Amino acid sequence: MADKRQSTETAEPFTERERVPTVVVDGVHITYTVHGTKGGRGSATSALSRIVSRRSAPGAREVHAVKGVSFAAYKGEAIGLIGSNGSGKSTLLKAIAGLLPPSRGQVFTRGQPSLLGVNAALMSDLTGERNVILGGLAMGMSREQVRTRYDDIVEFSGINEKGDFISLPMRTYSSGMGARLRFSIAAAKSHDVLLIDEALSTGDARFQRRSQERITELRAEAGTVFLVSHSNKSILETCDRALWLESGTLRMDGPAQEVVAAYEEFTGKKK
Ligand SMILES: Nc1ncnc2c1ncn2[C@@H]1O[C@H](COP(=O)(O)OP(=O)(O)OP(=O)(O)O)[C@@H](O)[C@H]1O
Repeated sequence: MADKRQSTETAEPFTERERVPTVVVDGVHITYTVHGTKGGRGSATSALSRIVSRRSAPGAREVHAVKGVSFAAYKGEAIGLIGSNGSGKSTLLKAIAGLLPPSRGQVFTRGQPSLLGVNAALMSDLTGERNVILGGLAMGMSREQVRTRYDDIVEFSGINEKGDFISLPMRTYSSGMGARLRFSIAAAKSHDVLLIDEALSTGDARFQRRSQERITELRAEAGTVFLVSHSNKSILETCDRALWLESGTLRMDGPAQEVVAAYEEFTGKKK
């Protein structure tokens, strides 16, 4: 005979969120090698002989940006990455996106992660219109999908609110307008894993509110969202979990409210 607890579970089998891991970061270290930290660049022949003999360049210095970070992220989570300047947040995000190979450890992802940075590569000489199409295709949308979502993307970005800017080259946009268009292109698609670097800190208050709403929708569409931000308010409004990095190590991982509170105590001021 089934006990009470079991029968409750079978009556509502789908109410509890399935814990499907989307990103597993396992003991990841990331080291940058910075060349030319001493003297000039040296001659071409000396560089060639270094390559042949596999010696490193004189003055090459290592920057150990991420030091042994491990965590697992699950479907439906929105995770904030917080920490002081240079603590390794952007580096970790790039590693999850597959853009930087870990020097040690491994990153596993389910599906294709998309990194949405304020520096995402759009072509400044092309019009906003062409960039929407190319950006959509680059994210893996079909031509048909780009065509059907084009108007929504432009409307979401608000680029055309003060005139027909979408038919002008992107180099004529303000940095906020460019960031809004990048966010709108990336947010037009549901992502398995969406990585956002400071995107919410650009754009005006109205656009920030709209992008937060879109992130909430993307979460509902069952992806996982990572958000790097220096705005603790954005983290609290958008994320349910936070990772606090300091000097490349993971100092705390837990509910966003608790982690942000500890970080605020550490920094000694509210942001
Ligand atoms: N391309 C690079 N080459 C060499 N060192 C780098 C490079 N990018 C970042 N670093 C170094 O790696 C460390 C972590 O940088 P990262 O940009 O990941 O920090 P962050 O937490 O995102 O900082 P911020 O909050 O200032 O954006 C820093 O010491 C930085 O100097």
